[in-house]
Amino acid sequence: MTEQLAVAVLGAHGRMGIEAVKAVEAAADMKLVAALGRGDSLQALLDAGAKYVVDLTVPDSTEANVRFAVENGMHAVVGTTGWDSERLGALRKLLAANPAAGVLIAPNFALGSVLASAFAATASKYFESVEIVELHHPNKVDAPSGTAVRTAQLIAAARAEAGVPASPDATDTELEGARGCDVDGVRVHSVRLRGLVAHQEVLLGGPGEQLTIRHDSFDRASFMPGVLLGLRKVASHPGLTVGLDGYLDLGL
Ligand SMILES: NC(=O)C1=CN([C@@H]2O[C@H](COP(=O)(O)OP(=O)(O)OC[C@H]3O[C@@H](n4cnc5c(N)ncnc54)[C@H](OP(=O)(O)O)[C@@H]3O)[C@@H](O)[C@H]2O)C=CC1
Ligand SMILES: O=C(O)C1=N[C@H](C(=O)O)C[C@H](O)C1
Repeated sequence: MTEQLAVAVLGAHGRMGIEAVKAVEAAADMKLVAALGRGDSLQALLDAGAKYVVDLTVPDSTEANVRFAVENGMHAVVGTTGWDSERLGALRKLLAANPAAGVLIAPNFALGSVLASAFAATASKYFESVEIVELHHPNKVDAPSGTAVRTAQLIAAARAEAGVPASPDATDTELEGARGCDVDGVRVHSVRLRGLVAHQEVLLGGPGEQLTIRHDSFDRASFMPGVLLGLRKVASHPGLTVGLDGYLDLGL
């Protein structure tokens, strides 16, 4: 049998971390060597011999965690939000100095969500209007969701490449926030509602028709196949990969 991947989970006591610990423990090709929460020293990663780190913490912690992992020869699979272009730029520099390390920043690990974002980007080239509605549990601390930001960026890039103009919008007076926020020219609306987990709709409008591309995560188990896939692939993808689609063959 090939050697098991020595995996550590950061944020192990959080909603996602609890699921990730269970998923890694259940994977025959992986061994959970550390499960750290806030306040635990990252030195424990070295003491435990971790070679792979899964970061499911908070936007304020994730950057330092990934830096520690990369500087200490580990690969990192990151689901935490907050990786804006400035942070990604700094990470690229860090990886250039540590070329053997692989880092996956995955705004969403659910395979259906990754597919929905890719479909939406493709479809958006053929519709006049596009807006995103993301809907999450009310304990979520960031808005808009990382998934919505990523989807908007993919849509904006696809439309720019295809020469599609901005979505029409005659609004000239509004209460603050009524039209959501603007991510690369795409309007994103955030709903926080008890009972929800993670959901997103991309609304595409053309003359006399609408296409809605919706994805629902009803349970955090939906993210675990993507976490495990990321762990299995990250070492063979040195450098930075943004989006699980970087490890998939979507053929779009
Ligand atoms: N990519 C994906 O598919 C998904 C990504 N996410 C993202 O993952 C992140 C976590 O989400 P969720 O599990 O719901 O959030 P939680 O708040 O439930 O969990 C985060 C955990 O990380 C802990 N933590 C904070 N700082 C550190 C640190 N430095 N080291 C170790 N642990 C730390 C927190 O501790 P404390 O409570 O003490 O602060 C908490 O237990 C969010 O950014 C979320 O958006 C969520 C779902 C899917
Ligand atoms: O906080 C969450 O719950 C989620 N966060 C990620 C995001 O911000 O996109 C992924 C998923 O939507 C769940």
